[in-house]
Amino acid sequence: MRLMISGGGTGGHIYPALALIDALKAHDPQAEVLYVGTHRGLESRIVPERGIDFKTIKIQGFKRSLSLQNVKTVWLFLKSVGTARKYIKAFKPDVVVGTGGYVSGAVVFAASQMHIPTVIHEQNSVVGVTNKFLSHFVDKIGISFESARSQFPAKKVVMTGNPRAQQVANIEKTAALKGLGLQDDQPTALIFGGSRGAARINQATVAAISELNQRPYQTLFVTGQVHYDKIKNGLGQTPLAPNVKIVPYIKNMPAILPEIETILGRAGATSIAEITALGIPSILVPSPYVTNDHQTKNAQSLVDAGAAQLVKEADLTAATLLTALDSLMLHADARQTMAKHAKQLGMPDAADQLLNVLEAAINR
Ligand SMILES: CC(=O)N[C@H]1[C@@H](OP(=O)(O)OP(=O)(O)OC[C@H]2O[C@@H](n3ccc(=O)[nH]c3=O)[C@H](O)[C@@H]2O)O[C@H](CO)[C@@H](O)[C@@H]1O
Repeated sequence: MRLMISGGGTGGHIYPALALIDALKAHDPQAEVLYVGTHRGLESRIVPERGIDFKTIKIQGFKRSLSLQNVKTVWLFLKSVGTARKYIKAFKPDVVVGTGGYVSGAVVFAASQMHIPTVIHEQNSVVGVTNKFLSHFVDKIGISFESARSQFPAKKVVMTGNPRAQQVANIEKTAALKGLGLQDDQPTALIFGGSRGAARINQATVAAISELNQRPYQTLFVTGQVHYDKIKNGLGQTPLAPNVKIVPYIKNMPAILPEIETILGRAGATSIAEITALGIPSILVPSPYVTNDHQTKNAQSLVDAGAAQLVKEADLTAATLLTALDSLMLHADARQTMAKHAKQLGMPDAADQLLNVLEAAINR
């Protein structure tokens, strides 16, 4: 298969694309893949590092209010559709897949206009702007939450789950925590605010550090690349005990996750797919800054199933963070129950399901 794939901006759109590529290569080692992203998004760092062919397009998002910037946005969109057409002509894909973010809008739209089979994947319970637009043009749509179905043309939709779930579900423990300077036989909590870090979660964690230093469990605190220096400087003279580790970013999250007992983090859709695929107890702090408050809806679907706790960002302080973490990290039985409920929601064959959808689009 010749797969052209595009998804950009944040990890939540990029990692599902990479997981789909992994699954495709496992089934078809001869498969050829071209990834199209922007030069500014996280993808420009992550994708080439994996040895995947990567090309870029210049694009920007729409402002919600009327503005001159929007004229520039439309102009850039039309120009980027032109660039995408050139890439498509040269690469000759059998199928073009979009996993969200503005860049995938231009690439998948161009492919549909050229009558190439097209598929989009939606990770969220509330459909993103780009996928909503593309849904009118594509052949098939893979979704990860049932609640997304009614927001798309019904005939095109297939419940696949999020391909990243399959990638994390199939990794053996490798003592990866040891590689980060932690013990591999201690219960460990992972704190991170999505792929880019979250200021409020970082603040609360910093304020809780001296308590975390004394807990009978380990804490791995991932700040997000752009926040790291500020946090390190802010901590000043506060000592870090050996059971607390602070890092800017985790490159190989699938290796770390099987060694984690509890996650405290955002409720991004791809994080949730990982949490449920592995059955990891979690405390979710939905970002209030996303479209239609979709992270709260993502999180609520787990809470309703007894698979997670929800703490509103406005209520997150050092004290509430510690109470929530302790309620799971100091109580193995509570963790076990939550883990069981989380795993029941998991879709560990999601990448294969999405590959079937690609085949169906090719054979339309
Ligand atoms: C602020 C924002 O717009 N957030 C959106 C974005 O979140 P965001 O990009 O944060 O996406 P998710 O939480 O869904 O996924 C984050 C991904 O990054 C990985 N990771 C994270 C930290 C790290 O150090 N290393 C690492 O590999 C996680 O394992 C996961 O695979 O896309 C999601 C999926 O469309 C949406 O649901 C979120 O609402």
